[in-house]
Amino acid sequence: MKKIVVLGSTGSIGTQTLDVVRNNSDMEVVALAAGSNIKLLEEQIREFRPRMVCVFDEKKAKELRILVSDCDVTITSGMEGLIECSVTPEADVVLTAIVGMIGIQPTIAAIKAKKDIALANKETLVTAGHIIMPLAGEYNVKILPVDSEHSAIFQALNGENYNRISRILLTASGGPFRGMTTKQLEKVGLEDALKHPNWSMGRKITIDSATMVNKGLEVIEAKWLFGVEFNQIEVVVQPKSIIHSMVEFVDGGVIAQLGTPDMKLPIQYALTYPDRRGLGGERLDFTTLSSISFEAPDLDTFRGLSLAYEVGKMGGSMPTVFNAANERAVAKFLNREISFLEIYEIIEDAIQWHRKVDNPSVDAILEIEAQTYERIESRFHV
Ligand SMILES: NC(=O)C1=CN([C@@H]2O[C@H](COP(=O)(O)OP(=O)(O)OC[C@H]3O[C@@H](n4cnc5c(N)ncnc54)[C@H](OP(=O)(O)O)[C@@H]3O)[C@@H](O)[C@H]2O)C=CC1
Ligand SMILES: CC(=O)[C@@H](O)[C@H](O)COP(=O)(O)O
Ligand SMILES: [Mn+2]
Repeated sequence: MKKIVVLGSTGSIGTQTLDVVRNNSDMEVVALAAGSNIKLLEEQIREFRPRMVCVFDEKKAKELRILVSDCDVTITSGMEGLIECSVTPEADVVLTAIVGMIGIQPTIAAIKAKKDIALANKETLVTAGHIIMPLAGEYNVKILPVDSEHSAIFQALNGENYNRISRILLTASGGPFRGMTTKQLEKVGLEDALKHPNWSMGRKITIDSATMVNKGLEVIEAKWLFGVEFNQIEVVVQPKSIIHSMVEFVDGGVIAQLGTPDMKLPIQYALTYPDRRGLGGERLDFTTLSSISFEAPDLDTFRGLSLAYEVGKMGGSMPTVFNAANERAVAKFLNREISFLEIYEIIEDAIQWHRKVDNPSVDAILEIEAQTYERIESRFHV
């Protein structure tokens, strides 16, 4: 029996993970965590019978305790609760599908408790990759990618020597605004940005795809997961999201992973690795697929990607500032407080303002996150 903790169980990746568990009788959920959606958590508790559940919001946790008082489950809250779920003694693997760098501390706790990590929460690796990757090596735990591109790269590298990678070709859809100019982007609204051409995902990552910050975060994520340099990671726009990414090896051979845009495959692969299992859903039909097209990303218009390369190469605390500024800016855009292009302005201002700290500790990362938020708020309260 594979015993699983799902952090972010009420979200897009979390609910699809529970679908995978439903279809695999040898998988069992031992703990769940979410932010505040206690209605869905109650349903999940009654169906999956976890022994521990964390609701980050303390008030909602109290309400949930009453709702499920007839169930044999402990309800925790806050960061302490998240960490308690992550180290559940019987768990084999923690699937991290929380959104944002709030996932850092539970992921570190899980690694120290010798749990494998099925990692969807890319913000954790972007901000703390220099801590997480060596720690995983020290505790001999696997970091199994769930992000579709990184799962594709991981699949392409199966059985290969990572030292023989020439380039990683990270594919991007280009988002809903592909082909637009900066002038045209002045007029786009929240509803436009939430229409991803291929994937149905949570709101934050959907906006990140539209700015191409998502691809920038993924470049940094790939650097940590596969131990390559930034000049070995090339982003290629492939608008239909059929090729999920490719690896070019030193001999010029290229291995790609293809499939319909469905996150259940990377989720299930991370949970069954190194095995593969049957999975329902649509299959690619190469007889009707007339073409797969490619283009270069527009780095001047979609500055989220160029800024990520910049902060990634600078290293230290710079990716933390980039990520924290983006998290706050996207929250403001989702709240209709700023325009689409202001997301880039906020990130650029934070990067210019920050003085880089080398090799930041977890405490330093969290402190820099808070300082970045203060800097952003100061722009709005003059
Ligand atoms: N969706 C996708 O297809 C993909 C997502 N990812 C990555 O996976 C992660 C999750 O994305 P996605 O599922 O789309 O996001 P969603 O917004 O759909 O879900 C986020 C989940 O995190 C929970 N959450 C938010 N804040 C907290 C908190 N403070 N404590 C505990 N739980 C919290 C939410 O709970 P609640 O519902 O109660 O607010 C929800 O369960 C992100 O890092 C994203 O970049 C990567 C590749 C693909
Ligand atoms: C499903 C997934 O992994 C997302 O990260 C998706 O790839 C977003 O697509 P783009 O950022 O390429 O638009
Ligand atoms: Mn992705």
